[in-house]
Amino acid sequence: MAQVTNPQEAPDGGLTPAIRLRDLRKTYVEGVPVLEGVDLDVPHGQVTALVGANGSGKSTLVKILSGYHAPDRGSRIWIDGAEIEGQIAPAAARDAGLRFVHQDARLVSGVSVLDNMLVGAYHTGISGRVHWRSERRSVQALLDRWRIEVALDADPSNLPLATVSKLAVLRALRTEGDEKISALILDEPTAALGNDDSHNLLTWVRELAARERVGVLFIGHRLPEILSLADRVAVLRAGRIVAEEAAGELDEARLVHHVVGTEIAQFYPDREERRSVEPVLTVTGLGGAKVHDVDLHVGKGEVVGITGLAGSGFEDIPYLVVDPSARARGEVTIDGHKINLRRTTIARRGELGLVLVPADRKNKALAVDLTLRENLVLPRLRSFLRRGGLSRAAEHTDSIQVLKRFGVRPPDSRLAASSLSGGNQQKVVLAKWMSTRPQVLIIHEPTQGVDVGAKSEIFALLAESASQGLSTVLVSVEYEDLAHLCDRVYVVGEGRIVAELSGAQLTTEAITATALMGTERRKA
Ligand SMILES: Nc1ncnc2c1ncn2[C@@H]1O[C@H](COP(=O)(O)OP(=O)(O)OP(=O)(O)O)[C@@H](O)[C@H]1O
Repeated sequence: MAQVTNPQEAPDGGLTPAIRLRDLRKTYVEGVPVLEGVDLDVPHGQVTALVGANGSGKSTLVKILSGYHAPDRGSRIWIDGAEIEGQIAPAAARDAGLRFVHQDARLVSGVSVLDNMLVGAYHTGISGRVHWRSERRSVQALLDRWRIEVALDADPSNLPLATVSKLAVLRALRTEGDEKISALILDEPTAALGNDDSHNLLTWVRELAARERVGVLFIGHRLPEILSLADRVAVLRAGRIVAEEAAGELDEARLVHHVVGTEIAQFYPDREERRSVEPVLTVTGLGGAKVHDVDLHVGKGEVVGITGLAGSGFEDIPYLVVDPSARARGEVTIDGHKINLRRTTIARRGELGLVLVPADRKNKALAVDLTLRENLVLPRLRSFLRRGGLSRAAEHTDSIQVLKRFGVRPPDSRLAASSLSGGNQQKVVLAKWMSTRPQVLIIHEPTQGVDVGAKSEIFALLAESASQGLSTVLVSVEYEDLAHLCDRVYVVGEGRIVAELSGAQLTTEAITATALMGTERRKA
């Protein structure tokens, strides 16, 4: 078990970093090391971004720091100059001053912001009663200090995602008694945010790091944002740090090269001229809690985007169209077949050729306990029937082919889905649904948490499928991707379609401006 020893022994010869790693190693499966001797410093008062391809070991490194995994023998870790030996106990990580905010860190809905901020840390008097008035005052002072304008009694489910993320960071930074904070580790906190929100959060985190002298280790995949807002960037590849530079001295092309190990010849696929044809999917008067009177259509082989500011309601559209439990109003037809939005089952919609790949892959899209083969063949079981039984051999051959085609690493169909890194799980989900050969594929945030190399591969696959006639709906906050990949983009503001962009109008800037103005116009 870990203990803190020899605070003076850190070999830094001057400034003590918040976190220092030397020769950090981790092997889950013998012969397949994930971390092969990582050396990394996270200085106080700065944001150090850790980037790397899917499966390069970023989460493993974080989980070693949080005490979830033990590092291999010989690995050395110092927090604020004090060496921690062996596996870090979670309490020791906290005592040493480490704090974590994980990607899916959320506040509890239906419980006030105040309670969310205090949970587990109420101060009581001798009587054991909570001093509500002073608790309110102290939380309010904290929010004021960090310019978070939110009512303490608000329900977090109604707040912008960026505000929720900031509250999660402040909650992680709470201290008790004489506790100190050395470092804050943020594991992909911006994955679900739109560009503006994510920029806003990172600017705020950078100020927080500088003002509080906390060392921030920031894990993320959005390279432009990292280059403009981190102080330093460290790149993890093949189990080692292959580059560690001031962000200001790096450019995107060189960073991509460090991450992928080679050049990416062409990030976005060539645009094909697609003629407008008979619609395969039509949506008329679609409505839900946050969506009103949405009309849209998608032609055969068309790639159509749906976007808006995060929280504008556009994110609800795919679920209203595909999931009867969303209890949508309106009409949807697929290839001329009318769907009863409240009665037609998801399976029946699938038979008609309408398929959704949801954003929440862990809860909604992947059976993490099953193997990759089982996940991949599940929606196509009938095609593996041979003389009344399922052919394991056919399933095996097919799933290996699919894994290779979608660049899943490792392409081993016997692995449990839970053992893959987040980005590789996403590739499996896409592979699973794209290989059912649907007529209309709706994909919500297809590249969330996916590395830059795999992203480019996924875009090429989407373009190829579209050219073979697949109608695709991309529902995303990634405006630049939409501008490059789509034939048309619907922009939603306050739950209604405020613009339809195509041809020369379809640019990143136009999507951004329309998303912002659409909402403003409705407010005016
Ligand atoms: N508990 C585990 N058992 C076996 N292998 C594991 C386990 N956890 C992770 N791995 C493997 O370790 C490697 C690194 O995974 P990790 O989740 O650390 O990557 P990552 O860099 O965080 O990826 P991503 O960007 O996709 O989230 C992957 O090949 C993964 O399959």
